[in-house]
Amino acid sequence: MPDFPIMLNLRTRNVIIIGGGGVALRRAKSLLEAEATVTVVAPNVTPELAALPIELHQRNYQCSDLHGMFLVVIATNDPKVNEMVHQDARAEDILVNRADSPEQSDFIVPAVAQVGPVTLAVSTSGASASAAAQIRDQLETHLDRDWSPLLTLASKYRHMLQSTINDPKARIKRIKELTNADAVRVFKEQGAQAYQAFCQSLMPDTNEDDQQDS
Ligand SMILES: C[C@@]1(CC(=O)O)c2cc3[nH]c(cc4nc(cc5[nH]c(cc(n2)[C@H]1CCC(=O)O)[C@@](C)(CC(=O)O)[C@@H]5CCC(=O)O)C(CC(=O)O)=C4CCC(=O)O)c(CCC(=O)O)c3CC(=O)O
Ligand SMILES: NC(=O)C1=CN([C@@H]2O[C@H](COP(=O)(O)OP(=O)(O)OC[C@H]3O[C@@H](n4cnc5c(N)ncnc54)[C@H](O)[C@@H]3O)[C@@H](O)[C@H]2O)C=CC1
Repeated sequence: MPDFPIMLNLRTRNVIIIGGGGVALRRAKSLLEAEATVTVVAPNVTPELAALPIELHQRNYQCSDLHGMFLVVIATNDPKVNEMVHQDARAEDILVNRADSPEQSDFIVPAVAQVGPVTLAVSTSGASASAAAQIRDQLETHLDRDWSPLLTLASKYRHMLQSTINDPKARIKRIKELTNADAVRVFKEQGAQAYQAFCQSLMPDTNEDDQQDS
């Protein structure tokens, strides 16, 4: 059965990482990028991790560490500790990511590439982490670089259409035109300015048909 892929908004959420090695460092960096409030608990912590803007408890895990947490990353090198933290987290209904066990995790951390507003995320369902990274690299290499600047512009016009065309059918038809094959062709062949003019021509006030649309 496949997992359910989601993009989690962790801004202002409390998350805790149990463990302070290489895996914990990777998780801390990406959690901080997502603007989560990050606590780390581990007796030994890499200097690079200790230097990050985290709340650090340099000691062994204790059950009370989980109070008030939305999510826990379990990344110690001791399977027994990992299991204990997991049981505690279950009892408190906290979302769990276990670095040593994709089968038991509530969610898997995929291999990620961020290209402007586009996120590529690849999971092999735990079959091979290094293969996930390879597939991510392949996809990133083939991603059309025009999407990033095009989407940054399109998003603005999409919001304008959302606030000006009331009829859902007409609105969605027009929104799709912002990023369809013709729109992409304008961006590619004539550049960002021509694309903006194209988007502008889809706005209700510059298009007479929209009297019926809205
Ligand atoms: C379940 C998961 C963890 C989770 O969900 O938290 C998991 C689990 C495990 N990884 C292991 C090993 C390695 N992991 C990496 C690297 C990465 N691992 C990542 C994700 C995930 N790894 C999740 C599944 C993703 C999926 O579904 O495909 C990446 C993509 C993202 C990230 O971690 O940041 C990141 C690439 C970063 C990048 O390049 O961007 C390397 C390569 C390296 O280190 O160079 C190796 C060694 C080579 C190999 O084994 O492939 C082991 C065995 C440990 C052992 O044998 O001792 C386990 C445990 C197990 O599989 O049982
Ligand atoms: N998801 C992934 O990409 C990978 C996952 N793994 C798995 O993740 C585990 C962690 O990997 P690394 O970060 O490389 O390990 P590491 O050996 O660098 O770090 C282990 C950390 O666990 C801490 N720790 C040990 N006992 C603890 C306790 N009672 N309470 C709190 N912290 C404790 C140690 O102080 C240390 O900071 C590995 O054992 C392996 O099972 C390993 C490689 C890649």
